[in-house]
Amino acid sequence: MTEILTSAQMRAIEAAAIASGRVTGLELMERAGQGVVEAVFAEWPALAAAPHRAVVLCGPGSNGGDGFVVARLLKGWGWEVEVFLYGEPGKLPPDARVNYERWCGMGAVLPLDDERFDGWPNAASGHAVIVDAIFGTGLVRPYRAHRHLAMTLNSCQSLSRKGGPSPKVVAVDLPSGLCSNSGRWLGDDQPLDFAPLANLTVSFHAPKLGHLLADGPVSCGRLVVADIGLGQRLAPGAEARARPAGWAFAPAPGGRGGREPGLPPRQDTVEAIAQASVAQSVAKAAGHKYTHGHALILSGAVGRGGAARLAARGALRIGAGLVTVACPPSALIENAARLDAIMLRPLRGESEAEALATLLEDARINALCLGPGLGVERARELLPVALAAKRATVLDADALTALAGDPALFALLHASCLLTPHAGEFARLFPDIAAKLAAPATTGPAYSKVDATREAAARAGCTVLLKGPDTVIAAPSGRAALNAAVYDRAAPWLATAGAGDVLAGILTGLLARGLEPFSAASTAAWLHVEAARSFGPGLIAEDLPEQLPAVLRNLS
Ligand SMILES: NC(=O)C1=CN([C@@H]2O[C@H](COP(=O)(O)OP(=O)(O)OC[C@H]3O[C@@H](n4cnc5c(N)ncnc54)[C@H](O)[C@@H]3O)[C@@H](O)[C@H]2O)[C@@H](O)CC1
Ligand SMILES: Nc1ncnc2c1ncn2[C@@H]1O[C@H](COP(=O)(O)OP(=O)(O)O)[C@@H](O)[C@H]1O
Ligand SMILES: [K+]
Repeated sequence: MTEILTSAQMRAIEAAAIASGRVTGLELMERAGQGVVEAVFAEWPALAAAPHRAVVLCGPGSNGGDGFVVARLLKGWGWEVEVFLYGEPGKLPPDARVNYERWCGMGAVLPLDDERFDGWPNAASGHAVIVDAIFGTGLVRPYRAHRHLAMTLNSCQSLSRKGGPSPKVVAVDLPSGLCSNSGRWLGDDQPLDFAPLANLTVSFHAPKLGHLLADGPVSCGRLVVADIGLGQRLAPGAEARARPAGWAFAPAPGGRGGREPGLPPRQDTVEAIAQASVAQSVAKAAGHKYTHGHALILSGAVGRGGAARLAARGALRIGAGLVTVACPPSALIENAARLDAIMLRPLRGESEAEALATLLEDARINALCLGPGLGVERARELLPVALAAKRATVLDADALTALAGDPALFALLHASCLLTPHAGEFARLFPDIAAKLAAPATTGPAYSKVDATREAAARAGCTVLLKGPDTVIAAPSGRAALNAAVYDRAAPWLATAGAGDVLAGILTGLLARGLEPFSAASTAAWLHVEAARSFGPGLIAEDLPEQLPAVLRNLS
């Protein structure tokens, strides 16, 4: 399990390491600069083969200090380096100041002002690399030169896209202006139109939330996390293969395990979901089918049963001992024609709600799924019975819409529920929270998808999984996890109709097998993306459950 850090956590870890006497701030800055240069050479080996030209843009804080180190090291490789400073040398923090002065012994530092940017794409075209070391994790508000920088860097990139000279933009820690906690651009502008996008971002010690959330991935280009000797970020037992693909980690540092002093308590940490923990969750011990739980999926009316059947297939493939689809009597034949290993129960009686109550007298049914294809009206009718049964319960799609319009229903949610909204459903359920997340980010650290999901989980009193390429899972306790399908782990073909229904099914299957909601959500989100990646482009929702065995085989 990797922990993904906020800027405050990173500062606390750095401060604790320095206070312990293990390392100085200056050493950390030197390693950060070395990490950037090594990452550049690893990314573009031709740049290591012969000296080139670079521009290094330094800012007023330690990010700028890293930039001065990069400039010095590149100069040491024989490069021709131009250095600009956004800010006043006299106000640089001490370590950055030392590196500024070291650089001043080797070359000039020009002021980086707005005029300087005019006509820059041409001036920069002879450069192999532009290093963006203006702001990192310390950004607290939009900065004045942001738009100029964005236009400059992005026109360099469009030059390269047109086959012209291609300076590579390398962001130190973060593209300047990106909020390290939320992955959002600080400012009122339409963010990505005025974002200084990078080809490569080199961060330090551990990924920050902003690299993985929202606009982070598209802004960072590729992400490399360099080791600067602050200690191991992987929990004991999670070996190298637990590193999520797509995050290029530097070789593991010396001391393994343990929580560094200064690391905040669990409810402030965000975990990246890792293969090792998933493997543990899905391993099946000996037993008979009832040992592995009985999942009940409520299906829609005639012609609307596909979503529930997809969910049922997901639940079965992930190892629930038994899976039953309960449907209106009129939909029995349709479902019978499509289901074999999955059992079928018509909801016959005075009302479907009563029939469901009778069915739930069977205590072996230990997990429910309501929502996919259910219809909002039927969801409203069935939810009170389903929630009163206090089983582990996945609420998706139409069940979420039903909940959104009805505070009395919302009040019935209990700790064994799991809400799985996409962004639209989330906005219906938690309009005020969604509005906070949608408001322009004007101060850093900005309100993030993690903050929003945590707030929603606390209000609902149950686990919430907020979908997307950056799926966030939060429990009412504040515990949070992030399943990022970004960088080399991107699976855009997962955005296909019915994919969410399969996810709901996988979740229900894992709940039936006894996982508590947070673990079920973390495990299911990871498996869902792995199944999509394992299948590849062309994926349709039906393929997802069928791909699970291949994913599970690779875990063992
Ligand atoms: N924390 C750590 O362990 C390490 C940090 N390092 C570097 O240090 C960086 C963080 O350094 P800092 O905390 O100095 O932060 P930054 O270098 O990101 O800059 C923050 C400085 O700019 C000011 N500022 C913030 N927003 C501004 C705005 N809109 N306009 C003008 N000034 C603004 C702040 O008050 C602060 O003085 C990291 O991103 C990383 O590059 C590395 O040296 C490696 C170790
Ligand atoms: N670009 C993307 N990359 C990775 N996963 C995605 C992407 N877009 C959507 N997903 C995932 O696909 C699923 C879609 O679910 P949902 O929106 O409920 O669709 P549906 O209702 O059609 O099944 C979610 O699990 C979501 O996280
Ligand atoms: K930067």
